[in-house]
Amino acid sequence: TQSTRPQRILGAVQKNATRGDPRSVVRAIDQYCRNQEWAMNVGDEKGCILDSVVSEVNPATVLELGTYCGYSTVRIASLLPPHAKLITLEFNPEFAVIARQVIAWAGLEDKIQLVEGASGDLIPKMKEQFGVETFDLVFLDHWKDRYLPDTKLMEECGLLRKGSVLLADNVICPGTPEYLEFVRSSPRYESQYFKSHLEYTKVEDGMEKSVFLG
Ligand SMILES: O=C(NC/C=C/[C@H]1O[C@@H](n2ccc(=O)cc2)[C@H](O)[C@@H]1O)c1cc([N+](=O)[O-])cc(O)c1O
Ligand SMILES: [Mg+2]
Repeated sequence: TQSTRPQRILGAVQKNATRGDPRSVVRAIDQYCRNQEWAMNVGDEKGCILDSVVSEVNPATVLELGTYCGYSTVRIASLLPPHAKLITLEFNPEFAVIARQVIAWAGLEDKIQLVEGASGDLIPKMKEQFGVETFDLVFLDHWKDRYLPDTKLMEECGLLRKGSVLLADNVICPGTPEYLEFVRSSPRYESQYFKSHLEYTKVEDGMEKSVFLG
């Protein structure tokens, strides 16, 4: 039977990456998606922007919205300090099955908790079910029409504190116009645009970093 793209990405990791070496997992996925078949990972170019924001924030708690195959999950977790935790939300069970294996290959199971379900349902349960107070960093890379409602929901649920950083992928392509308008015009956020390109292409895209001012 025909394999799926996430299955082929996992195959590339198992074939080309070293177990327990997160950066080799990241490299293997980038090489596969650049040379064999495109996939919606944040990728190597925007990945460097992600790396610099993660390193600057040095977060103890991270929320990722949209795991997909676990590329950015592994990329972020590989930079976290020893006791830091990353919670990643994935809606599609088939993607979750692949992501868990990619995360395991990288040897990052202890830093990462992958939770299956819809962000709108899971965000209100973060405190009670996952023992989270607030998130130091949130990486938004799920359905683009969910960026704004989920940001408002995180505020309402008290999951953001003064200084929490939101980093959003794809604010140009595919685009998140309502989210961008909100964070750029709201007095409660200090926003900054990082111009880049859509993963593995020359198409313009960018990431928006927004600091919650409390
Ligand atoms: O559409 C894009 N991303 C949507 C991602 C969605 C992911 O988030 C999960 N989710 C998790 C929790 C939820 O509540 C909902 C979905 C979905 O199950 C999927 O794994 C996209 C598209 C392009 N593109 O060039 O077309 C480029 C990109 O970088 C992109 O990120
Ligand atoms: Mg994306």
